[in-house]
Amino acid sequence: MAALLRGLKSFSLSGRSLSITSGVAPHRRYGLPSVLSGQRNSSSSSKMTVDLDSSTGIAMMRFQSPPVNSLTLDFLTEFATNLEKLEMDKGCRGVVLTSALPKIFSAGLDIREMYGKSPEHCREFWKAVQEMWLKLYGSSMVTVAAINGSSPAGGCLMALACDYRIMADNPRYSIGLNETQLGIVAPFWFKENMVNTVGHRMAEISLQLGLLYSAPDALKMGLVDQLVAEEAVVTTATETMAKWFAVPGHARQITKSVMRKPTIDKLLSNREDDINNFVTFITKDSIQKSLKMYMESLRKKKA
Ligand SMILES: CCCCC/C=C/C(=O)SCCNC(=O)CCNC(=O)[C@H](O)C(C)(C)COP(=O)(O)OP(=O)(O)OC[C@H]1O[C@@H](n2cnc3c(N)ncnc32)[C@H](O)[C@@H]1OP(=O)(O)O
Repeated sequence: MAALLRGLKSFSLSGRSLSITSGVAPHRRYGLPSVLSGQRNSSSSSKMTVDLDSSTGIAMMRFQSPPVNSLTLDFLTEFATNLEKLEMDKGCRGVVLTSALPKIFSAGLDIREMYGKSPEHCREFWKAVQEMWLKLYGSSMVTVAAINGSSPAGGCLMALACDYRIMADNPRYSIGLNETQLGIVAPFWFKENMVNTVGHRMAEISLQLGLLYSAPDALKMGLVDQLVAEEAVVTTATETMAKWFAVPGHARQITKSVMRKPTIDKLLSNREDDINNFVTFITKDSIQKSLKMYMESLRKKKA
């Protein structure tokens, strides 16, 4: 939201198009977090790579946090930092989110960050989840999720926060907000993002039952916008981006802001309550027990 508002402010001040094409040399390519140095990031602790092609203005963010790109505190912090840097980079007009791991986009929030942890840790973790979503849903850039694997819960939320979702046409990949299946409850902003995408009735059914949809079913209900062959997911995302860039930037950004502002504002004005609710809920003995059972069921599935 802050990003969208910044964009709107500079638009009204300058009275010019918000087009953020840069005067930088074409084909500039670099990784984060070393955006400013122009060096490709090779840190082994990095959870993702980010490459910005200056000739197109498209940044490619590839999640690479084995085994399942779960959203740990470190992952979320790195994600938010990277997105903020791209947001400030005038050479970047759009971001593609995808996975560098086979068969998985993201397994959602890392359950170990919510199990057996202190209330202080849970606070910090939830703030980072909020931050990830606020930055992504409120981004002034064009954001496309190239979903090349399964994407439950928080992974689905990340995709939902983008402007457009392209998924690999593989019925074995699933996506959805399955929180109730874990005995936990998706907060109101997860719910609203889902409602804003698929409509109230589908969202209610999906959320109450904690449904995960196969890629073809996700397309039918509008949870994703397009299915393509797995090997074409990323190229289709960049082609799609070009179509979105063809629309005057200021008009698209203002429209995005108008569509998303009510949901974003609701979280911004209830942020502290939302954190307190999460901490109270997640540290309950009964909820901790549910999380433990769920983790055991994941392990048993493998055995
Ligand atoms: C008020 C509270 C609101 C909270 C909102 C919560 C949002 C969330 O996002 S909660 C997390 C929900 N996520 C899930 O339900 C996904 C669970 N995982 C899976 O279904 C599968 O792992 C898979 C489909 C994502 C991948 O399947 P597969 O390729 O077969 O891999 P494994 O199941 O063998 O998993 C490998 C490894 O990773 C561990 N793991 C999987 N998901 C998570 C996770 N979300 N957090 C932490 N760890 C996870 C899994 O336990 C395996 O670990 P090891 O047994 O140690 O190898």
